[in-house]
Amino acid sequence: MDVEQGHGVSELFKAQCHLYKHIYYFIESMSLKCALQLGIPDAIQKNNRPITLQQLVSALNIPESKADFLQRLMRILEHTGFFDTVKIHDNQEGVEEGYVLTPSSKLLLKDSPTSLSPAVLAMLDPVLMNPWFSLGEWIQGKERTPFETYHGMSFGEYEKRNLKFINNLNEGMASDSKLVSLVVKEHKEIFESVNSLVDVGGGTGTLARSLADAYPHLKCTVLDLPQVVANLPESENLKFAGGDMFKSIPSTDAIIIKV
Ligand SMILES: C[S@@+](CC[C@H](N)C(=O)[O-])C[C@H]1O[C@@H](n2cnc3c(N)ncnc32)[C@H](O)[C@@H]1O
Repeated sequence: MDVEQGHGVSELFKAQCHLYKHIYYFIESMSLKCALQLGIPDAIQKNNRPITLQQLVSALNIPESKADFLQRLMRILEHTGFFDTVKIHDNQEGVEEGYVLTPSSKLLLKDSPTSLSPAVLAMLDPVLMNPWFSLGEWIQGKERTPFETYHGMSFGEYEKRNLKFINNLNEGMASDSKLVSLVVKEHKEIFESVNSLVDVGGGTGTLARSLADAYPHLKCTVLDLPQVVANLPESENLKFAGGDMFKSIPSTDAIIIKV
């Protein structure tokens, strides 16, 4: 049956679902951020066994009147693979279920050495999210980045003026780099024939430091904005260079750019 412009009903609804899915994608990221702000992964971990909704409500000090909303939040997070539910026991009122962590939410535990929680919070910070609302304006305008269009200044300038932001961002990027370091260290062949490398925009040097430790022959330099690399501890084969990557990059065998 043709509804409009040759589309059948089922095709029309499929297209509508596709469209709506993309309208509401942000709910998944925002729910993830909310889970971290509330400390849900750590509360589940601390419970040592599947945690019921009621237990979660009290562990997080959430008003009873918001219990239903917490349940809805958990449903979204379960759907997106951050938590799972398991049956705890059957009683007269029915089956009681408890929430458990999944491999993805284990990466969000605050004290884990592989925690990516700072990266999630940094990337979903309004300072970085808001420029996305200026994408169209940026494409039509003259600024170099959407960040500049929205904030009225370059990323580097913003970083200079907002120490809290820069610290959170550095912490977030460092948490991500710790994970990458684990992988890179297992593939020694990548760096065997390289004597020097520059990590361009390397932040506070988490990745470069771990490479420098793993490969003593490798001379590592971290190039980042002067305010980011000021006063960071160097070692025999790890140096920091303050500068602008768009102006010059120290000469080297290899370059890493990890965003
Ligand atoms: C997304 S972070 C990535 C940090 C690091 N590579 C990591 O993965 O952990 C981008 C980095 O680029 C740096 N940066 C931004 N503009 C730069 C420029 N013009 N020259 C050098 N570094 C710059 C920022 O200070 C920040 O540390």
